[in-house]
Amino acid sequence: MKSLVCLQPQLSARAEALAAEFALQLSDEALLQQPGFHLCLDDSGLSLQQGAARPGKKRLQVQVDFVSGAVAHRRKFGGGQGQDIARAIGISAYKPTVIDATAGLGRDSFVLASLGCRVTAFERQPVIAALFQDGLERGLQDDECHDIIQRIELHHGSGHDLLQPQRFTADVVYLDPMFEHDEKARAQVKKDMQAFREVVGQDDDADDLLQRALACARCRVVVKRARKARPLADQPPTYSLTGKANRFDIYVNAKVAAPAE
Ligand SMILES: C[S@@+](CC[C@H](N)C(=O)[O-])C[C@H]1O[C@@H](n2cnc3c(N)ncnc32)[C@H](O)[C@@H]1O
Repeated sequence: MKSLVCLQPQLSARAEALAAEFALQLSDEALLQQPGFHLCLDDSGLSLQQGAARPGKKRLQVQVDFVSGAVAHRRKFGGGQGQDIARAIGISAYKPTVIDATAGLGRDSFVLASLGCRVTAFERQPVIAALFQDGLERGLQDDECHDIIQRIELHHGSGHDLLQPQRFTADVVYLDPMFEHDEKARAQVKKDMQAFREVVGQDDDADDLLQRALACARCRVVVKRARKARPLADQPPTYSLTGKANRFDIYVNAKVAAPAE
């Protein structure tokens, strides 16, 4: 699924630019009669929409919204530096630089940037990267989000290629590959997550990221896992932080602190 439907003719130049940047194929509205999820552009931005929706039924839409979505709520009420992800990354008065090598729709990147970290984000799936990029561009127009979003730099590409110390290093490399999901778990996830899963599939090659991440991280690699999942690459972490839903496995290279002058 790499098609983009432009729903408003006045946005055709923007649609062409997105198609060129993320190697998407421009399609006409007839595509929306087909089942599955399709990328659509209208004046609210870019979204993933469910095709072949029943008449009178609202189409399911997935859009990146840093300004008023769930992630915006989390920015205001999410617990700041006390939340597990912040403790796992090692955020304190010193704000580590982070490579988010499996960025998805950028929720974790945004949380880390809102806590003061500079984030270099990699996303390889073109539809997901386009949604993230579009959310960043809309968020930049918002006064409250502007400075946070300026701390995020998105690269469309694979961590397997980009995680090379000659190209990118940071204090922390963060990995959050798709959890290995079974059919029972699939039935329990929210509809927007189902759409995301349908587009992304499983990240079966995630084990290969760990050594690459360790080579690019000055201080640590943090891996988000399902609570009871095996550690990535079956490599035991230095320690873990286990929360209600997830676990953060931390592989320590060095203490997180400002580099010596
Ligand atoms: C579980 S999601 C990440 C969710 C993300 N942490 C967030 O907060 O929105 C996993 C994402 O990692 C991406 N991914 C997996 N392996 C990757 C790789 N080697 N390079 C870049 N992206 C990758 C997938 O395409 C998917 O979008």
